[in-house]
Amino acid sequence: MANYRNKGGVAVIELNNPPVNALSFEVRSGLMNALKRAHDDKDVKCIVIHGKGKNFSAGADIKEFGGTKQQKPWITDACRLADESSKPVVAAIAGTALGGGLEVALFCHYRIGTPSCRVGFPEVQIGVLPGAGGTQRLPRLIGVKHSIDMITSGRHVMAEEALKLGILDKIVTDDIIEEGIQFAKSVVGIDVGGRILRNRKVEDAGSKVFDDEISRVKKKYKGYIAPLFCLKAIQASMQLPYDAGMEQELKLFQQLVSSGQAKAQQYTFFAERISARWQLPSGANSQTASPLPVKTAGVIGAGTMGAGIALCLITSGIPTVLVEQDQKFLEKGVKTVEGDLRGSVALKKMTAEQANKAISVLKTSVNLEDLHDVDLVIEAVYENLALKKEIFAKLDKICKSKTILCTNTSSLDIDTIAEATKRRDKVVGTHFFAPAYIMKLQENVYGKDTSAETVATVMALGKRIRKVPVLVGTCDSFVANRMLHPYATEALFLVEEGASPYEVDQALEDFGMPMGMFRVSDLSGLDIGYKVRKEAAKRRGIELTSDTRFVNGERVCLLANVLVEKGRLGIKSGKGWYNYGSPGKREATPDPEVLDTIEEYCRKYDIKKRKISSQEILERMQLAMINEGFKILEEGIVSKPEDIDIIWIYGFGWPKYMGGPMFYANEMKLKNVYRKIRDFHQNYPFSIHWTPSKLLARLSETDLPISKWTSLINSNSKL
Ligand SMILES: CCCCCCC/C=C/C(=O)SCCNC(=O)CCNC(=O)[C@H](O)C(C)(C)COP(=O)(O)OP(=O)(O)OC[C@H]1O[C@@H](n2cnc3c(N)ncnc32)[C@H](O)[C@@H]1OP(=O)(O)O
Repeated sequence: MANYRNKGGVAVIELNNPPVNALSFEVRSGLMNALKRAHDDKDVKCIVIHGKGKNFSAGADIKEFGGTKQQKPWITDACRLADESSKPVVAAIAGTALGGGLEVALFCHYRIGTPSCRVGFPEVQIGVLPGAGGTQRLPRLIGVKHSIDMITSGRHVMAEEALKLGILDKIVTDDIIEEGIQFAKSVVGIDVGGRILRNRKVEDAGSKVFDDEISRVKKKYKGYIAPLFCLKAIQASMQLPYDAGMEQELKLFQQLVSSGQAKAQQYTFFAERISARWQLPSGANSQTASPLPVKTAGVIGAGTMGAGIALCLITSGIPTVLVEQDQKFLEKGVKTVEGDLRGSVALKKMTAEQANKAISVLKTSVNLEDLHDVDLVIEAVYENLALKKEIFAKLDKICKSKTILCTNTSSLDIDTIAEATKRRDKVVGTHFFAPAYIMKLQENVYGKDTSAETVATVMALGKRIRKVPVLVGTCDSFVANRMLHPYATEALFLVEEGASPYEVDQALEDFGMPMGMFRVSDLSGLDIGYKVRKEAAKRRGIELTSDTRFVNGERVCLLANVLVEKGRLGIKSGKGWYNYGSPGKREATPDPEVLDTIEEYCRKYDIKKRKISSQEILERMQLAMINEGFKILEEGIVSKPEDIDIIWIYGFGWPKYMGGPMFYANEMKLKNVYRKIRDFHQNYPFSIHWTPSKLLARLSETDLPISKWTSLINSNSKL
């Protein structure tokens, strides 16, 4: 709703829908009534609109987009009276004025803001466009070029920049409502005509600007349709009179809002927030547990992962000690950190001053004893259980009793590592993804004794270092890599059966994955997978050779081992599944030698090849991984499907416009997913990953949407 009061001739209208004053039906109706009242009240000389609490408004209520039609009054109906008012209307902005919130402000004649306020049009990130005049009014205020930047990126613009652009008229430092009232009084009597945006003309930026922008946007936001629709709407502001432009904007908005992409992107917005609310089997949760302060940290291992993690910590202002056993490796790690900082400065992602500040809080050491006083340590050494246990036993003796000990293991058992210490409650997994400085996911893994306080601390740390932390339970390879396993295995089987690695990658990239499976393997290094496979087999008492095709009755494909044995280690050696010309180069070209190797392999084992469609490639890789996702849910390794989707979006770049694999399964309808998995199970009986999940079987009998799966899991533990 919206509150109204008359303060000495100033109508003060408060948007009231905490915590972010989303413009729900009640708020829009309240705002419209309040503006009418202010218009009719002869005592009122000017009007101030502000938000209750910390924010002006986060825009339209996204939950209302799920329905068929947005109920009237729309934002434009509510605000028309502000536009047409002869009494000056001032938007007094604190916190955020985003989307529809900024559109309300653009209907006002003046905008003032606090120094920390932010404005923006983030609609594009939830698959729509500013549909309440934003694409028509912003170009009339700040011009076409800046409007394209703001609307197609969705970025938040801070107060200082908003002032420079002309979105804000003034930055004020005292109480925002009082300042709003004073500002409004000061402009009473000044004709508002020149302030009404609908009356202004948009400068003709020419059509070439839009042609160039279409190419840029297609490249930068590959696969997303909303940025292209934003461009069309902005172009309409230039080509059409105001009212016709508004009609065009609404038409484009309505096409987008009913698209599958908008549905998926809005699901992702809420999934991220649902996933942040964690719960342990004990019942302790994000509401009840408090994090310990992390004032200083340590990282053990200055290899690619360790250096990347240290970089995340220092760029977030956390003084960090980076420890390596060998001075030479340590120096190499520091060079990596410095190089990445220089790269960020060159790309204008940070200033040279920020980079210097980050490096000034990095200390280095070759002595574990130097971690005696830090609040949290992240171990990032080679994936070897014995080595990790040895390090944790030492840390337990060296570090303060309150220090939290984290391991960056991607697969090893947290409980076994914790057993090496006398503080099992303070041992936890913090699994980062390569490159650690870039990839947003932080897969936090609790063991059976990990305390809620420890979990709260690593979840809070994740947010602080600008990651997306997701909590999962311990199991072999956790969630991300456990699901990746059947996905990657199917890719290899598809290659054995006749698809080329390049066809597999093309199908995945056309779907929207940033990179195909084989390009990712080359980037990570084929030798890494080789060693991990050998280690894992050794732990199970199995000897793997490149001739191994079945292990304990289960089909395996070790084609990648054949490539490693030929010296093809991936990008680092200049060739892997692809040819890169020389070591370290990124441009991947299909390599006939790889195709010959596959031919030879298939001849050796008498494997008949056939033509495989891109649809089959996608179905087999994705459904194998989705089936594993249901097993993970069934075992309680994660408590909700949203966790899995966020892991795939931020860990592996699953496109947000497809909403994550579990959402994708939901959209396919579970009965279809289950039927296909059962068919694959029949056709490929030697792959355990095709054994259908019991949870999936049960859910497929219901017609429950993804938002209701968790309630079924919780209400029915006997699956
Ligand atoms: C045919 C009719 C035409 C209609 C045209 C309409 C045109 C306008 C379109 C829009 O305005 S679309 C919305 C654009 N705005 C956004 O995308 C902003 C989304 N929100 C955020 O980015 C952040 O929430 C924030 C505002 C920066 C605040 O971040 P903070 O970290 O402080 O809090 P959160 O945990 O994110 O949010 C708190 C709480 O509020 C819920 N929420 C936030 N924004 C909205 C929203 N716009 N609609 C509905 N709900 C919203 C969020 O989910 C959290 O809820 P809980 O998780 O606590 O339940």
